[in-house]
Amino acid sequence: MDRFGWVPSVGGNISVRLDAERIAITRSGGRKGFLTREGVMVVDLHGASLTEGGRPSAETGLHCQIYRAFPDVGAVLHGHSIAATVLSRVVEGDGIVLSGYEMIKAFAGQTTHEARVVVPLLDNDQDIDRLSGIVAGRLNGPVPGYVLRGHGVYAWGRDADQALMHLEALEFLLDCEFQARKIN
Ligand SMILES: CSCCC(=O)C(=O)COP(=O)(O)O
Ligand SMILES: [Zn+2]
Repeated sequence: MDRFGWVPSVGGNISVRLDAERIAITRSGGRKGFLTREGVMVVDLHGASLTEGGRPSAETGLHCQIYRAFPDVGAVLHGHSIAATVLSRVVEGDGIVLSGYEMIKAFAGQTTHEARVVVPLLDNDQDIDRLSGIVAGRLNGPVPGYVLRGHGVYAWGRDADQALMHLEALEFLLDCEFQARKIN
Protein backbone atom coordinates (compact mmCIF):
# COMPACT_ATOMS: atom_id res chain seq x y z
CA MET A 1 0.00 0.00 0.00
CA ASP A 2 2.87 2.32 0.80
CA ARG A 3 4.60 1.51 -2.49
CA PHE A 4 1.50 2.67 -4.35
CA GLY A 5 1.25 5.85 -2.24
CA TRP A 6 -1.99 4.82 -0.57
CA VAL A 7 -0.92 5.38 3.04
CA PRO A 8 0.67 8.84 3.06
CA SER A 9 1.63 10.39 6.38
CA VAL A 10 -0.45 8.71 9.12
CA GLY A 11 -3.35 7.86 6.80
CA GLY A 12 -4.80 4.38 6.45
CA ASN A 13 -5.19 1.40 8.72
CA ILE A 14 -4.81 -2.36 8.39
CA SER A 15 -6.26 -5.34 10.20
CA VAL A 16 -6.32 -9.13 10.05
CA ARG A 17 -8.60 -11.56 11.84
CA LEU A 18 -6.76 -13.69 14.38
CA ASP A 19 -9.69 -15.95 15.31
CA ALA A 20 -13.46 -15.78 15.81
CA GLU A 21 -13.15 -13.14 18.54
CA ARG A 22 -9.98 -11.14 17.93
CA ILE A 23 -8.43 -8.98 15.28
CA ALA A 24 -4.95 -7.48 15.01
CA ILE A 25 -5.11 -3.84 13.93
CA THR A 26 -2.70 -0.96 13.47
CA ARG A 27 -2.35 1.51 16.28
CA SER A 28 -3.75 4.99 15.82
CA GLY A 29 -1.47 7.65 14.40
CA GLY A 30 1.35 5.42 13.21
CA ARG A 31 2.93 5.62 9.77
CA LYS A 32 1.65 2.46 8.14
CA GLY A 33 4.39 2.43 5.51
CA PHE A 34 6.88 1.97 8.35
CA LEU A 35 4.93 -0.63 10.28
CA THR A 36 6.60 -2.68 13.01
CA ARG A 37 5.23 -5.34 15.37
CA GLU A 38 4.85 -2.60 18.00
CA GLY A 39 2.61 -0.72 15.58
CA VAL A 40 -0.05 -3.42 15.86
CA MET A 41 -2.39 -4.29 18.73
CA VAL A 42 -5.24 -6.73 19.40
CA VAL A 43 -8.91 -5.84 19.85
CA ASP A 44 -12.12 -7.81 20.10
CA LEU A 45 -14.82 -7.72 17.44
CA HIS A 46 -16.39 -4.71 19.13
CA GLY A 47 -13.15 -2.74 19.17
CA ALA A 48 -12.29 -3.21 22.85
CA SER A 49 -8.54 -3.34 23.34
CA LEU A 50 -6.97 -6.64 24.42
CA THR A 51 -3.45 -5.18 24.40
CA GLU A 52 -2.14 -3.11 27.28
CA GLY A 53 -1.39 0.51 26.45
CA GLY A 54 -1.91 2.57 23.36
CA ARG A 55 -4.91 3.22 21.20
CA PRO A 56 -6.11 1.15 18.25
CA SER A 57 -6.94 2.86 14.96
CA ALA A 58 -9.52 5.61 15.28
CA GLU A 59 -11.42 3.70 12.57
CA THR A 60 -11.40 0.35 14.39
CA GLY A 61 -15.20 0.43 14.45
CA LEU A 62 -15.33 0.27 10.65
CA HIS A 63 -13.02 -2.75 10.59
CA CYS A 64 -14.96 -4.55 13.31
CA GLN A 65 -18.21 -3.96 11.51
CA ILE A 66 -16.90 -5.69 8.38
CA TYR A 67 -15.65 -8.69 10.39
CA ARG A 68 -18.98 -8.98 12.20
CA ALA A 69 -20.93 -8.72 8.93
CA PHE A 70 -18.78 -11.24 7.02
CA PRO A 71 -17.48 -14.15 9.12
CA ASP A 72 -15.32 -15.32 6.20
CA VAL A 73 -13.45 -12.01 5.92
CA GLY A 74 -9.87 -12.34 7.17
CA ALA A 75 -8.39 -8.93 6.42
CA VAL A 76 -9.48 -5.31 5.97
CA LEU A 77 -7.38 -2.58 4.36
CA HIS A 78 -7.98 1.15 4.32
CA GLY A 79 -5.97 3.65 2.30
CA HIS A 80 -6.00 7.31 1.34
CA SER A 81 -5.18 7.37 -2.38
CA ILE A 82 -5.32 10.62 -4.30
CA ALA A 83 -7.65 9.10 -6.92
CA ALA A 84 -10.21 7.94 -4.32
CA THR A 85 -9.95 11.18 -2.37
CA VAL A 86 -10.42 13.51 -5.34
CA LEU A 87 -12.87 11.41 -7.37
CA SER A 88 -15.17 10.90 -4.38
CA ARG A 89 -15.40 14.67 -3.95
CA VAL A 90 -16.56 15.28 -7.50
CA VAL A 91 -18.93 12.32 -7.91
CA GLU A 92 -22.40 13.21 -6.69
CA GLY A 93 -24.77 10.74 -5.11
CA ASP A 94 -24.13 7.56 -3.21
CA GLY A 95 -22.23 5.40 -5.67
CA ILE A 96 -19.39 5.41 -8.19
CA VAL A 97 -20.55 3.56 -11.31
CA LEU A 98 -17.98 1.39 -13.07
CA SER A 99 -18.69 -0.18 -16.44
CA GLY A 100 -16.71 -1.27 -19.48
CA TYR A 101 -13.59 -2.12 -17.51
CA GLU A 102 -12.06 -5.59 -17.81
CA MET A 103 -10.75 -5.12 -14.24
CA ILE A 104 -14.32 -5.41 -12.90
CA LYS A 105 -13.80 -9.17 -13.23
CA ALA A 106 -11.42 -9.04 -10.25
CA PHE A 107 -14.58 -8.97 -8.11
CA ALA A 108 -16.27 -12.31 -7.42
CA GLY A 109 -19.28 -13.02 -9.59
CA GLN A 110 -18.32 -10.55 -12.34
CA THR A 111 -17.81 -12.37 -15.63
CA THR A 112 -17.82 -9.56 -18.19
CA HIS A 113 -16.49 -6.06 -18.64
CA GLU A 114 -20.01 -5.09 -19.72
CA ALA A 115 -21.27 -5.42 -16.17
CA ARG A 116 -22.24 -2.29 -14.30
CA VAL A 117 -21.03 -2.30 -10.73
CA VAL A 118 -21.59 0.44 -8.22
CA VAL A 119 -18.99 1.14 -5.56
CA PRO A 120 -20.80 2.41 -2.47
CA LEU A 121 -19.89 6.04 -1.79
CA LEU A 122 -20.66 7.46 1.63
CA ASP A 123 -20.19 10.87 3.17
CA ASN A 124 -17.33 10.98 5.60
CA ASP A 125 -18.18 11.31 9.28
CA GLN A 126 -15.93 11.73 12.33
CA ASP A 127 -18.49 9.80 14.39
CA ILE A 128 -17.35 6.26 13.59
CA ASP A 129 -20.27 4.59 15.38
CA ARG A 130 -22.75 6.62 13.35
CA LEU A 131 -20.76 6.04 10.16
CA SER A 132 -20.56 2.28 10.66
CA GLY A 133 -24.32 2.23 11.15
CA ILE A 134 -24.76 3.89 7.75
CA VAL A 135 -22.13 1.67 6.10
CA ALA A 136 -23.93 -1.42 7.42
CA GLY A 137 -26.79 -0.84 5.02
CA ARG A 138 -24.45 -0.66 2.01
CA LEU A 139 -22.42 -3.84 2.35
CA ASN A 140 -24.59 -6.18 0.30
CA GLY A 141 -23.29 -5.34 -3.20
CA PRO A 142 -20.78 -7.18 -5.41
CA VAL A 143 -17.83 -4.93 -4.58
CA PRO A 144 -15.71 -5.97 -1.56
CA GLY A 145 -15.15 -2.38 -0.59
CA TYR A 146 -16.52 1.13 -0.35
CA VAL A 147 -15.35 4.74 -0.58
CA LEU A 148 -15.67 7.48 2.02
CA ARG A 149 -16.02 10.89 0.40
CA GLY A 150 -12.85 12.96 0.58
CA HIS A 151 -11.30 10.29 2.77
CA GLY A 152 -10.37 6.98 1.14
CA VAL A 153 -11.14 3.37 0.36
CA TYR A 154 -12.00 0.34 2.49
CA ALA A 155 -11.50 -3.11 0.96
CA TRP A 156 -11.53 -6.60 2.37
CA GLY A 157 -10.95 -10.25 1.52
CA ARG A 158 -10.71 -13.75 2.95
CA ASP A 159 -7.05 -13.07 3.82
CA ALA A 160 -4.52 -10.24 3.48
CA ASP A 161 -3.52 -11.31 -0.04
CA GLN A 162 -7.07 -11.26 -1.34
CA ALA A 163 -7.86 -7.99 0.46
CA LEU A 164 -4.84 -6.39 -1.24
CA MET A 165 -5.89 -7.85 -4.60
CA HIS A 166 -9.35 -6.31 -4.14
CA LEU A 167 -7.87 -2.98 -3.06
CA GLU A 168 -5.57 -2.95 -6.09
CA ALA A 169 -8.51 -3.60 -8.43
CA LEU A 170 -10.65 -0.96 -6.77
CA GLU A 171 -7.88 1.63 -6.75
CA PHE A 172 -7.05 0.85 -10.39
CA LEU A 173 -10.69 1.38 -11.40
CA LEU A 174 -11.05 4.56 -9.36
CA ASP A 175 -7.84 5.90 -10.89
CA CYS A 176 -9.18 5.11 -14.38
CA GLU A 177 -12.33 7.13 -13.61
CA PHE A 178 -10.20 9.90 -12.11
CA GLN A 179 -7.93 10.07 -15.19
CA ALA A 180 -10.88 9.90 -17.59
CA ARG A 181 -12.48 12.88 -15.90
CA LYS A 182 -9.24 14.82 -16.16
CA ILE A 183 -9.16 14.19 -19.95
CA ASN A 184 -12.80 15.20 -20.29
C1 LIG B 1 -4.39 12.14 8.65
S1 LIG B 1 -5.14 10.58 8.67
C2 LIG B 1 -6.58 10.79 9.70
C3 LIG B 1 -7.15 9.54 10.27
C4 LIG B 1 -7.43 8.53 9.22
O1 LIG B 1 -8.28 8.77 8.37
C5 LIG B 1 -6.70 7.31 9.12
O2 LIG B 1 -6.92 6.53 8.21
C6 LIG B 1 -5.67 6.93 10.12
O3 LIG B 1 -6.22 6.83 11.38
P1 LIG B 1 -5.56 5.85 12.46
O4 LIG B 1 -6.21 6.23 13.74
O5 LIG B 1 -5.89 4.46 12.01
O6 LIG B 1 -4.08 6.09 12.44
ZN1 LIG C 1 -8.66 7.07 7.03
